Amino acid sequence: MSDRQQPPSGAPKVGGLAGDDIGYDSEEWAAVRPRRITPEQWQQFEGYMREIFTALGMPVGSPPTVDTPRRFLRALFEATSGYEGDEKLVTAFPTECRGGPDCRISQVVEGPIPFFALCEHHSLPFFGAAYVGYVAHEHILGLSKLTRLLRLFARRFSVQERIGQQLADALVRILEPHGVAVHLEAVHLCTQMRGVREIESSTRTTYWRGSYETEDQLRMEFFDLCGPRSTGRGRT
Ligand SMILES: Nc1nc2c(ncn2[C@@H]2O[C@H](COP(=O)(O)OP(=O)(O)OP(=O)(O)O)[C@@H](O)[C@H]2O)c(=O)[nH]1
Ligand SMILES: [Zn+2]
Repeated sequence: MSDRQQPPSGAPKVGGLAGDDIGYDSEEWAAVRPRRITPEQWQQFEGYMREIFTALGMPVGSPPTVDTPRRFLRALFEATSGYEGDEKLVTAFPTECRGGPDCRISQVVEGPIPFFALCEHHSLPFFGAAYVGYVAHEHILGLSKLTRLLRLFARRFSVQERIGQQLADALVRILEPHGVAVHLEAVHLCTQMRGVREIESSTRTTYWRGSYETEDQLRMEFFDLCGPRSTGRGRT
């Protein structure tokens, strides 16, 4: 990763992290959209975190906590590795479709695919599972790429709605399929461990593109195949 700035010793190795963590282990992937954080900034940020944790009551400096500011920043950096990488590196395979209405194959449904994200309002985790379906046209996707794409969008500061939308739209761009369906089920710590402290409910969001928007049968088949009837809890 020649052109990438490395954080100081305590921070994660940027070059390895982004690619490995999202699932693209090539340098090409990791170099696509590196975050520019200088060693001086990392030192500065650790100082800020030390101050904040101390003000909140943590006895920073005791043996177990002396490295907590650094650990916290590393964890945050790792959890937001989706800012690095690019959907353009996801390649599709051609099908044998020759075009026309008879080329349609049945839908592909993958899930539950676990994900973890940080809510952009509180920077607290929300997590659960995604179900992804598509009806291919001239291209299909390697199954693992659905997981990699989901992680690309989930490992950011986001909201559940945006992750589903980004995933659906990326699949439309990459595959130009007949249709795409994305269903996410997640629980949000910002509503569970603070605020309303609502621990029983989960949040479910669904996106339809193309033929799923118009064909009831396809939507029913999607839900039958993925069976997203419980919360994301216990699946991650
Ligand atoms: N739509 C949506 N809302 C979210 C998501 N994650 C968190 N939120 C909500 O974002 C809102 C932020 O509202 P604010 O009133 O600005 O923040 P707050 O004072 O901390 O709100 P409370 O959580 O109600 O205490 C809250 O209602 C959160 O529950 C998400 O993924 N999607
Ligand atoms: Zn929140």
